[in-house]
Amino acid sequence: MKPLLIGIAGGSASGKTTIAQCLKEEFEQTRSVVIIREDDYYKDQSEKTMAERVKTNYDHPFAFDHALMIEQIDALLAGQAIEKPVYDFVQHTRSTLTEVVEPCDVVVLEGLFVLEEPELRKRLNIKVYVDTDADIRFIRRLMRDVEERGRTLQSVVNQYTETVRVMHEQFIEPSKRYADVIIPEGGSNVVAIDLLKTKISSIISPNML
Ligand SMILES: Nc1ncnc2c1ncn2[C@@H]1O[C@H](COP(=O)(O)OP(=O)(O)O)[C@@H](O)[C@H]1O
Ligand SMILES: Nc1ccn([C@@H]2O[C@H](COP(=O)(O)O)[C@@H](O)[C@H]2O)c(=O)n1
Repeated sequence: MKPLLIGIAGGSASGKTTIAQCLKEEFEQTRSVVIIREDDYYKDQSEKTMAERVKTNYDHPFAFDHALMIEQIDALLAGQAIEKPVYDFVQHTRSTLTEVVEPCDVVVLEGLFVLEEPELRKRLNIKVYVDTDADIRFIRRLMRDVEERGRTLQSVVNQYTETVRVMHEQFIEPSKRYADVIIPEGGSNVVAIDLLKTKISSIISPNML
């Protein structure tokens, strides 16, 4: 049977990773769910200096290697393992590491453009948009980027006002219209996450429902 492909889009720090992780953990014992993060397909910038890397607009679709992402998703859908890139947010480029991902019953794609990019969208069986207010997203991003992504408070504020906010309005927010399911507030929406878990259960063990 072809794997079920679930796409989770939404603004930066809306809760996409948190929801995808919740789904994966629920089915950990059966290893039925694998997560593919669009962030891992940011273009390699190892040839650029750090000063040049910092200037990249990371919220524009051109920042991503969507061709490689689509090629690897098609491989997973065809039942083949992939060796995917791993992104290093501190260095603003691909890590030297890669990760082997085995095919699974359910593939969860999460990232800014998974509903906006037509070639990704048309492959999705279930399209989810995580709809979290901008002020909450900004606060979450500020805390996360300082703690985990090696950023300063001032750099997060500058990036948010110069690119993140405007690109969100241009590309991400309009992609909500493609969603089958809209989840307000992200990871704290237990009811919505339970509905997705039930759907996944019905796919991987249809006789148990
Ligand atoms: N419901 C929530 N309440 C509080 N913090 C949250 C919630 N959901 C996510 N976070 C935190 O916000 C940050 C961004 O969440 P994440 O799931 O990584 O968002 P995204 O993948 O959309 O960028 C993380 O540090 C995460 O722990
Ligand atoms: N070198 C980079 C690459 C990306 N970003 C930001 O990450 C955001 C996307 O990831 P989320 O987990 O927040 O969805 C995106 O908004 C980019 O601005 C970065 O800061 N540095």
